[in-house]
Amino acid sequence: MSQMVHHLSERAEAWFKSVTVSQAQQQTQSDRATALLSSLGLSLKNTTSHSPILVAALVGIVTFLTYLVFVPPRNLNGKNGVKVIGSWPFAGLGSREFFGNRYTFLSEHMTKDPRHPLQGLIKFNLTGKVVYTLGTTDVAVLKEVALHPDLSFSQGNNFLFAGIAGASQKGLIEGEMDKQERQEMKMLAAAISPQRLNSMRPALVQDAINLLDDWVGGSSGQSSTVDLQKAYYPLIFRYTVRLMGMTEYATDSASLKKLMNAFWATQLNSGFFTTVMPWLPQPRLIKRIVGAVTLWRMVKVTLDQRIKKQERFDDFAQILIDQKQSTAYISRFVIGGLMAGILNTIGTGAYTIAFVGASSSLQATCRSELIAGLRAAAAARGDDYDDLSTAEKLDRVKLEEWEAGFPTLHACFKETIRLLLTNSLNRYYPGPGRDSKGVLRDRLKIMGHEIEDDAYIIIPPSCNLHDADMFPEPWSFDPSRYQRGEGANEYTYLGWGCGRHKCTGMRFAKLETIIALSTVLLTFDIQTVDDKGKSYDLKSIPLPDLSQSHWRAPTRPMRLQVHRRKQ
Ligand code: HEM
Repeated sequence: MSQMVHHLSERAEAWFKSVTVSQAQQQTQSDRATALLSSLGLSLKNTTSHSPILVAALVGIVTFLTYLVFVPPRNLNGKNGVKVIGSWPFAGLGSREFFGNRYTFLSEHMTKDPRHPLQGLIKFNLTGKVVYTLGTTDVAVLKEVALHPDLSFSQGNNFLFAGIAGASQKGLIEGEMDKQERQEMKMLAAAISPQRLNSMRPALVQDAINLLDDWVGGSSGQSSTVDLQKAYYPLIFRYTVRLMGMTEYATDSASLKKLMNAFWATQLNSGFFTTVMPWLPQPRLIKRIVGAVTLWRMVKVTLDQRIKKQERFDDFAQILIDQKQSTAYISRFVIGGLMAGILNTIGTGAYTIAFVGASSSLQATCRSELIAGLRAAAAARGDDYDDLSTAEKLDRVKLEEWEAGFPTLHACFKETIRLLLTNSLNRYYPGPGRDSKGVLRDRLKIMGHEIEDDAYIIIPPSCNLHDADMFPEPWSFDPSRYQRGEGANEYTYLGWGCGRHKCTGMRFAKLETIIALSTVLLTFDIQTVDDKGKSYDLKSIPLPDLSQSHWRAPTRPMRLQVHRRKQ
C-alpha cells in the first residue's frame, strides 16, 4: 500500500490480471447480466446469425449496463441492523469515493465526532459487492476480527486493492486459507531475515550518503532546498529494490529511474474505475497498463539475462534463482515486494524528517541522542568515534543496536505513522469455514451483527490512531506520548496492523527509516519551510491529504532546507 498490502506474489499476480482483463470481476458482473437476461427471456448464445436476436442482445447489454450502474446488490440491506450507505443515483456502481476520497468518505458516514473519527460499522456497495467498514478502539472486537480464521487477507486485497472479486471459498477447512497466504509470507520473511538486514546496512548507509550529496550538488556542496517527496522517495525505492533483490537496478541509477517511473505509472493512475472496472477502456488505465507491462518486462528480462549469462549477485533474487523458481514467479515476488515495501514507507519516512526539521529543540534532542548512541556503539566495538568517517560511524552499528537504541528517533517515526497511515486492513468473508475436525464454525458476528457470505470487511487503522481517547490531542505531533504508555501494543496502536497479518516488513521499514534520518542528522542542519522559505513549526506544518495514500503530497507547499554540518 499499502496501502497496499500486501499478499506478495498473489497480490502482484492479481493486480497484473486486474490491469489486463479481470476475469473474476467479469464473472461477477456477467453473472448479474446472465441472470438479468434470462429473466428477460434472452440468451447471449446464437446472437450472431439472427438480427432480432442481435437486437435483443444489444437491448440486453444496455439493460445490463443500466443494471450495473443503477441497481444495488440484493444483499445491500439493513436486515442485520448495520447502517447502509447508499450511492444514489449510481447505486449499482456503489461508493466511488471509497477509492478517490476514502478518509473523507468514511468520516462523513461513520461518527461525526472529530474526537472519535471513524467509529462504528457501516456497509456499502462496490460494483455489486458488499463492503463493511469497521471502526473501533474496542480491543476485544478488533481481536475477534484480526484473528478470525475465516477471513482472507489475500482475497480482501485482491478486490479492494487490485479489483478482482473473490471466488467464493465456502467450506474451507481450518488453516487452509491461511496456509495459502502464509506460503508467500515465508518467502518474504526470508528476504527480510535479520542476517539479510545486517548484511544490507553498509549499502543502505552509502545509498543515503550518495543521495544527500546529490541534494546539495555533490560531496562539497553546502546547502540546498529540496522537495522531500521528490528528493527522498527515490532512496526508499532503491532500498526496496535492494531488499527484494534486483542488484542490477539498485546499482544503476538510470535503469532504477526507469523502473521507478514504471512503478509510479501503475500506482498514480489507480482509482475507482481502474480498480473495480479494469475492463472499461480509459486513459488512466492505459497509462497503468503501460507502466505494469514495462515494470514486468524490465524485471523479467533482467532475471532472464542474469540466468543466461550465469551472472551471480548477492541478493534475494539470487536465492530464488538458486531455488530454481521460475523467472515469472520471481518477477511477481519482486514486484509484489516493491508495492508492499514502498507505499507506506516513503511518505512516513519523508514526513519523519519534515517533523524533526520543524522543531529545533526536537532536532537537537534527536541529534544528541544519535551521536551519543553512535559513540557508545563505537566504544563497545573498540573504535575511536572521532576517527571514523560518516559512513563508518553509521554502517558499523548493528541491526540490534539500531533497534534497541535511539528511542526518540523511533518515537518520531512511530508518531508520523500514527498521523499519516490512512489506508485500511482489507479482508474477505466467504462464509463460515470448518475447523480441523470438519465442524462448521459459527457465522462471523461483528458487534453483534451477523455478516453474510461473500462480503468484504475493512478496518481503517485511523479509527484507533486518530482517536482522542487512545491518543489525547490526536492531531498534535508528540513523540513523547509513547513514554506515557500510549499505544503500547498492537491492538492499541494499529500502525503495523494486528493479529494474523501484522506487518512482515516492520523491521526493514524501521531500519531504513532510522538509517536515512540518522544520515540526514549527521550530515545536515535541517529546517522545514514553505515555498517562500518561511519556517514551519510542529503546529503549522501541513499534513498530506489523508485520502491520498500513495504520494502523500502536503496540502500546502513544504520544502526542506539543508545546510552541511561541520564534521
Ligand atoms: C512505514 C512503513 C510500513 C507501514 C506503516 C506498514 C503497515 C502495514 C500494515 C498496517 C499492515 C497490515 C495489513 C493488513 O492487516 O491488512 C501491513 C502488512 C504487511 N506489510 Fe507492511 N507496512 C510498512 C512497511 C512495509 C515494508 C517495508 C514491507 C516489505 C518490504 C511490508 C510488507 C508487509 C506485508 C508483506 C504485510 C502482510 C503481512 C501478512 O499478511 O502477514 N510493509 N503493513
